Amino acid sequence: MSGHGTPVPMMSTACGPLTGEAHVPGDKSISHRSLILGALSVGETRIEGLLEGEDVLDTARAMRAFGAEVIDHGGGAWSVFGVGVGGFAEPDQVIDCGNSGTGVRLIMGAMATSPITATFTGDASLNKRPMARVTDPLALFGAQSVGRSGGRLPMTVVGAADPVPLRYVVPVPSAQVKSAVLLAGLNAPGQTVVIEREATRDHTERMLAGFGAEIVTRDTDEGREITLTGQPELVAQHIVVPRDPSSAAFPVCAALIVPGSDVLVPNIGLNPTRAGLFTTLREMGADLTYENLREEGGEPVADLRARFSPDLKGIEVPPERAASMIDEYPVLSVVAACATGRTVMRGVKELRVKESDRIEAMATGLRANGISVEDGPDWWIVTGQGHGNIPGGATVASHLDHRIAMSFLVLGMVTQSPVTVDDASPIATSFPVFEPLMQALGARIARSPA
Ligand SMILES: O=C(O)C1=C[C@@H](OP(=O)(O)O)[C@@H](O)[C@H](O)C1
Ligand SMILES: C=C(OP(=O)(O)O)C(=O)O
Repeated sequence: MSGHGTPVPMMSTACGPLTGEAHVPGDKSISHRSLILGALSVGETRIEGLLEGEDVLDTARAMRAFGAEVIDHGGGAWSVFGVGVGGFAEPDQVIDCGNSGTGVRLIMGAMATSPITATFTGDASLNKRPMARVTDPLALFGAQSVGRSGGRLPMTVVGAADPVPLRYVVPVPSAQVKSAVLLAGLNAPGQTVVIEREATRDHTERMLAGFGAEIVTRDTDEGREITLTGQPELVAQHIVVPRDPSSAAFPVCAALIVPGSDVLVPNIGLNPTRAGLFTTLREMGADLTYENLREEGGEPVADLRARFSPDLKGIEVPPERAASMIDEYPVLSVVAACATGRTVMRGVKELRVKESDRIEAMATGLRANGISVEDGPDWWIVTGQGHGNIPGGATVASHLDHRIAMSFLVLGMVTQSPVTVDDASPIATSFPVFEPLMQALGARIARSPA
């Protein structure tokens, strides 16, 4: 929901070895899509393992506002009784997507080709983020929108009464933009074609196929071309949400840098469009293994085992890998700080338009804790200090960004003096059990007086 309560300062103090199993919650991207596609299908979609973080709960509320029946059975089990493609009702209230870029952008796409009007808002972070990247292609379908200057929320979208399909080359590497166009294409007649120059997470495509849409992906000279045939009848599904690799990143990276650690993170989805961090860590010399590698629901899944890795080396992260690890750069920069040599991260301009400007937020906080960082518009370089050499001791700002908060709490596990995050409450958007889960492994994180 829009606006956060009282800030929750949190302190992380150097700890002994992290050990045990870390059962991280369900995948956030897949959780949003399960609710939205469930709402656009006919029949009862049963979802198990839904991430019950604030971002996803806001999407659940939004789907109710558009007319779907959404039932929480408890323990991550949910049902969605959908209204079918083109069946969204006009909400009689403002849709508050809280902190969630994925939520607002996908929902805008899903309603933009129906003859209804909806107004969207979010928290102070979301209301600063660019929406024109979504409303521009939605306008080509015939939808109109008016928001604050710079294409910011709050924003009203008037759906197209007579949508036309399109062929659209996504100008930025963004799964949210691609997904918004595909979801809008669902209620347009004929074929909607989306081309992405860089492959981004493909959960929307996989799930649309699973719900019975006709969708074909092929590689072309222009990039990945996705063709969706409009106005299908989507059929309700039973979805088991895999656990989130972006959340797994935190216990994995913590285990790699805290001496003596050995942590198992079971059942992590390793879809290649999401697993770039783990490849990068292994290239840096991380003792990170995939155990029990298997296929589940058409996706590779493994139990990740991460052990303390004393000889981490800085590397140049290939820019073409950026999309597959875009949310993991903040915590990678913490591992980079503990390595020897420089870790060079290029082609990451998108980091500047997330919940915060993540390059700026991390660079400022890392410098305050004694780590050297250089940065430019679409790159940054962290110079590793080696194990045990990071002073720490600073209080950093999380800027309403869950990944910034969690990354600095991981940093504090290895610094000479504790690291404090001014507000850890945003962690509840994606990883509500972060604090008890990390404490159970042995981390010393605690709410601290403001
Ligand atoms: O489609 C999705 O579920 C997401 C796409 C990415 O955003 P962009 O599409 O802005 O790159 C990612 O950063 C976000 O956490 C989730
Ligand atoms: C960028 C993120 O999410 P969103 O864009 O959905 O707010 C994230 O979870 O790191």
